[in-house]
Amino acid sequence: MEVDETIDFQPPTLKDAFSAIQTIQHFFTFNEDLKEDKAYKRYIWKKIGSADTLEIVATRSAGSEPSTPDDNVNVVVRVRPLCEKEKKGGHGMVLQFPGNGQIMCEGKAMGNNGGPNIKVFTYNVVFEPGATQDDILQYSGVKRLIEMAIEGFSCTAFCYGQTGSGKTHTLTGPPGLFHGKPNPKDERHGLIFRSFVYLFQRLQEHKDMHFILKASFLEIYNEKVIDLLNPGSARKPLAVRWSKKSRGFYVENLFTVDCEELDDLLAVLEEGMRNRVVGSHQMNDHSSRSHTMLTVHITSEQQAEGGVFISKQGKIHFVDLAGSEMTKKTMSEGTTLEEANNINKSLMVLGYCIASLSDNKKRSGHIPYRDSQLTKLLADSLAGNGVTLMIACVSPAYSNYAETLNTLRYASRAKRIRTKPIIIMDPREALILSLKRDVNALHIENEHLKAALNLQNETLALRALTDSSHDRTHIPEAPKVDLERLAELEASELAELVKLYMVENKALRHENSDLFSTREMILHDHEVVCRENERLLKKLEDVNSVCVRSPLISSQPAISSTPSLEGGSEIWTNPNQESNGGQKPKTETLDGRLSTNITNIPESIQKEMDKRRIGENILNMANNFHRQNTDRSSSGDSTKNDKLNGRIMEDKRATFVPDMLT
Ligand SMILES: Nc1ncnc2c1ncn2[C@@H]1O[C@H](COP(=O)(O)OP(=O)(O)OP(=O)(O)O)[C@@H](O)[C@H]1O
Repeated sequence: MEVDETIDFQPPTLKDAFSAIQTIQHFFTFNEDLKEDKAYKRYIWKKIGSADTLEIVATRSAGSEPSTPDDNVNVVVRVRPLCEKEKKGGHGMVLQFPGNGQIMCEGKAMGNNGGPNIKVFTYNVVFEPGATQDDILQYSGVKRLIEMAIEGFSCTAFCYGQTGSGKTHTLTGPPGLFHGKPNPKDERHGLIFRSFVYLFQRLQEHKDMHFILKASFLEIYNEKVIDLLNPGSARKPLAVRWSKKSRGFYVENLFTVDCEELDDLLAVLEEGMRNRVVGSHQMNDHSSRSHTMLTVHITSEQQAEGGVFISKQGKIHFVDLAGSEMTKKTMSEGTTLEEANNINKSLMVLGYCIASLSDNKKRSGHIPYRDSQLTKLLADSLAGNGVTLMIACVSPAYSNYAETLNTLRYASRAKRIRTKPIIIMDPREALILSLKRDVNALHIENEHLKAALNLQNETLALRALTDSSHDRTHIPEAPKVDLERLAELEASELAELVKLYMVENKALRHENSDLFSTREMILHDHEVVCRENERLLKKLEDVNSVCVRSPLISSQPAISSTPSLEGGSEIWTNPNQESNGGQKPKTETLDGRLSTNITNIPESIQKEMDKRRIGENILNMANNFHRQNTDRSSSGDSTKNDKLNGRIMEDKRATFVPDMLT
């Protein structure tokens, strides 16, 4: 473990030991990634017990709140070591590290209650002064951010803090690293360099995917956006515009460079670092006078379900903010003062945005993104669909107490911000995929309905309908797409393809709804026929029972099976006749009744004929009865009761006969 010379090295105390043990426990209890990091475990266990170990171990303390899927803005704090100037000036440490991601900030002045003025803050991770550049890559969460960018998310890692607190050191390394050809093996390389190496390692693991990388690098200097890859001699500023399509701000005409290899990305970093504005003041000899934003756009293409190629557009921004300055302390004047004012102004707007976004009540209100170029470009990272890592850089010196406290407060606020990360996909391809899924589902549903209709219906009408539904010539089929070619298709061809899928989709939906209504209609008809059958059977039974009981029915049953037809059953008989006469009743067939099946008269017509015949018989019976009654009354044999009977019979006839004929 490399210990920087500037570290204010203290002999380990009991508190340090306790803190270290807590830290180790915490690592192994909460952080699954670290739990699996065998090399780190080995390192800790190898080191533990030695005199200098506890200090070193305590340089990394994982937060007491392990990050959850809701933590879209992860906040870590990096405390730089006291610099030579501060050590010479006898500046003491204002910060202490109790472990568990906590930082204690103790002011010189007494607190309100007269006791020591101690403030305690908790973050996801606190990097203490001995943390190395590699520690930041391993434990800040930036690796996860890179993986998410590969998956298609929009990610941001930004450094925030006062001037001279170590932001540029954390992101790109110490000054001068990019003068001349940088050595890739240099331990001092910052997070961006290390992230690029890690990014390429991960890309090589995704053998089934194809990636296209592009990079851009800009700076915001005095509220002007300058392209660091193509600044031009005049350093002409670029416009920041609002895109209705992506619902976000973008820089118009920003130069993007295709990066096929790691070296291409590193070249972008070097070029930008050489072109950015650096100045000097009392607190930093190499002070960044602008905010910089290096963006790597990662387009991935992968074969998805249904054979379609899906591309996702992830990106990762590395943002190095210029540090806030107390101009009295930095003794800035002239251009440096103007720069400081612009830096402070934009950081103040960023502060407002962070404060509003972290406040539940203000979050849904107006957020002043438009008040500075910086907040316009960070809007998506802070409140949109991105995942963000904030590295708050602080100085441990007493002389910077106020600024350090301020940064820690900002960092705590930022931790409360919630974003809604989404994967960014090409909308046309997403549409094609969803339409393909729809068409497949509709095809299946369609086949299912057709099968159901075929099973249920044997009538001619249904058969005709089913046959017509088999005729798919009226459904326009979208052409089979050569999947290999999909990525190469022109926008217009893709649009045409989408249109064809939509037409097929619509036709299938239409056919489906036709099939549904046909099925409904058939079910309804079936129900009506069943009900009619039941009604007729009931009527038949009524008639049967009336005929059986009636003394007026002539000797012969109206309907019986003919001896010639085997299996024919008697529909009714007249038991009275049988018992009275003792003779076997003469059987008679109803004309056409039993021959129906022989001559193939349609069943419905046969039924109608039967009904009428039965009705006629009953009408005859009723007329006979009426005649007999009239004869009896005309022969003076009638009584009151007979009259009444007659009336009843008349009534019965009046109601009974027409009903039978319906
Ligand atoms: N963790 C660290 N270890 C060793 N040296 C550091 C560390 N952090 C910062 N420094 C040194 O402190 C000095 C100031 O750091 P740096 O320039 O990164 O600050 P800054 O926050 O980017 O400042 P500004 O906002 O003015 O650009 C540099 O010389 C840098 O090398």
